[in-house]
Amino acid sequence: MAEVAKPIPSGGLESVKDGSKHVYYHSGSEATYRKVSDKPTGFTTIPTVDLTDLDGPIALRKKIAEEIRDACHTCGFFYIKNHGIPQEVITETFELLTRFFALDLDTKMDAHVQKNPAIRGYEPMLETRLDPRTAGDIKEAFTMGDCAIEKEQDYVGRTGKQPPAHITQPQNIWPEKAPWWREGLYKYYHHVFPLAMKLVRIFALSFGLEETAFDKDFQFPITGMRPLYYPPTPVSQDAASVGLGAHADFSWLTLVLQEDNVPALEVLNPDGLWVDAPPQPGTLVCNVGQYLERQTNGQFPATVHRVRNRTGRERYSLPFFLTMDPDVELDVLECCKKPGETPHYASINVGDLYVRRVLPARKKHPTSIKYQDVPQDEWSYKMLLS
Ligand SMILES: O=C(O)CCC(=O)C(=O)O
Ligand SMILES: [Fe+2]
Repeated sequence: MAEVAKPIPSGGLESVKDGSKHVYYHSGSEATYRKVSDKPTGFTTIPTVDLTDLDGPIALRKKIAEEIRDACHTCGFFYIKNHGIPQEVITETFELLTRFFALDLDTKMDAHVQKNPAIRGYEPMLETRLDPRTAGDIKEAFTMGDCAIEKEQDYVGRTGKQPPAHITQPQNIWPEKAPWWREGLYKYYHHVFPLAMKLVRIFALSFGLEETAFDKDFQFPITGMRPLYYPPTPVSQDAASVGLGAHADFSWLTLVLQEDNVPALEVLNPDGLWVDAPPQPGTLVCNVGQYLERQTNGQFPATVHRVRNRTGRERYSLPFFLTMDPDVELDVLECCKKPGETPHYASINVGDLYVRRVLPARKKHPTSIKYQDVPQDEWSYKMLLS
């Protein structure tokens, strides 16, 4: 069940701190370091979970839940196979991504992220810089996500009510000259979203709860889908150049579709060593995000990862980020606390925490500029909605 992966050197992105080697990464909005251990004991491979019985009898679903729990405990990452997304949809999706990123810059910039208050849209090369010691992330991206007024998301059908007034602003932005982009992305969205929601129920089972225990927190959840394009970065180039700097995901759960044959994703183990997470045909990669880490009192780590494309080939990937409803108050699960233990994380509003992570990473965005004089503890989710 384990996949072949070996710890690899940090590739020039480690720092010396207090006389020993540390790996740098971005977690929350602060720089964080992890000591590189000289006696490694952490995971060196990423496990695979078979979802064949995802819709099967409860006993088999509980078995999947156990495997996922083990993977989340030890690694925070796992591959899923037999996930049910048809291969032709995956093939078409990568054709779509290739066609979109090959468009001329003006067509893509029509949907520039700076034009959208919710910080969605197109990000050209080097727009983000997750690791400040690099020149910027060597990738292009496009973000779309939950939007109550886009017909494809069927707010009324899913929730049984009309959207409240505060979420009736457009939250996505689409390039005018490429209508096929929205259409194509929604095709994949309609497969990956239900899959992620089935996994929410499996996670409830993994905590020994009723499988519907989390349903109330995922009525119309925050979602993000983020097609990515990483050009090859020459191996000879500065070792510190990255496609995406080291980070932990700001989601509850992430599902990443990677194109076959272009390995570039690397996962940081507890010893400060990078473990390859290459594409495995027929799989998606799932990883724990910071909301799930909080909810489990840290028992499921939001494992740090980065992307370096040294293959000489172009790389496309498609993460799908699932978080809860923005109005949920998130607490540590009772079952993840030892008797008498104080939780490591305070109760927090899901949407407010989201803004506190998204805005500091985009200081030049008009929404950040608009609220720059408001103290962070007064930031709220509605700042993204106007
Ligand atoms: O491109 C990938 O494989 C991973 C992307 C990623 O980690 C992210 O967007 O958070
Ligand atoms: Fe990530």
